[in-house]
Amino acid sequence: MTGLDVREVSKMYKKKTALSSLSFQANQGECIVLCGGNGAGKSTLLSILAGILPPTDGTVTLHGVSLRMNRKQYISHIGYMPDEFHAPPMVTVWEFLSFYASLRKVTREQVEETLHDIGLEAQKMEWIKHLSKGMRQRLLFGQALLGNPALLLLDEPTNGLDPFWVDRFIDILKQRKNEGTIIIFSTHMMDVAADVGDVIVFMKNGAIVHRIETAACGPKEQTVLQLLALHRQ
Ligand SMILES: Nc1ncnc2c1ncn2[C@@H]1O[C@H](COP(=O)(O)OP(=O)(O)OP(=O)(O)O)[C@@H](O)[C@H]1O
Repeated sequence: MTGLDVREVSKMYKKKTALSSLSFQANQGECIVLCGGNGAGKSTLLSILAGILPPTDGTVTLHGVSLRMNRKQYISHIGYMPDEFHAPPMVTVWEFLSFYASLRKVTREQVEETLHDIGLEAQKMEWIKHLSKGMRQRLLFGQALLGNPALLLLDEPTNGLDPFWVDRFIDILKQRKNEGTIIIFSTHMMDVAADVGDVIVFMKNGAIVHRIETAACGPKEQTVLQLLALHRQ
């Protein structure tokens, strides 16, 4: 059953076309990775799917719920990790997660579990401004995971993560896939894309120019080579 249905979505910023009539579907438990050079349209697409940016045209539905017709219900099923951190700095890790937990009716136990998953238990009472860049990324990731959303949208989630946390990130995404979560994330790390992605879409000038099914690619190294070749085109 198709969980996410994106149909002919376009986005214009004044006269500039950022996305042009983009369509794709994702099933439950499927991970789609967005690749492509700077300015290809990845963040724009993720912001639209998160319900933050209105599309100029097109429709998005998640498990039959329309983003346009029923935005509130639609976004209640979304976990979104933006590419920039906008949290006020004089807020602790615990306060930050608790705020999102209250919006999503997540229990204190689940917040504790998330803190464990992102390895920030020791920093629980730290101000966000005292965290390293990688720790702030992990906190943003944890915020998106809260409440087991049906659709996880992550904008360059591995930026600033050390190799240990890149591996942990991959493990957590694989676990969420097994639980049926639809995952869409952007990355410039081709090995991460090849490791977690079921489908890798390669974007250029706001359009999908290639679609790779990793299961049909053979070993992961082959997928990585294919993606690197696309970047050079
Ligand atoms: N607020 C905005 N106003 C005008 N143009 C914008 C705006 N945001 C993005 N754009 C343009 O839309 C296009 C797509 O940008 P987007 O940020 O979605 O690309 P991206 O693939 O995420 O890039 P990157 O890999 O650098 O993060 C670019 O040409 C960009 O200049």
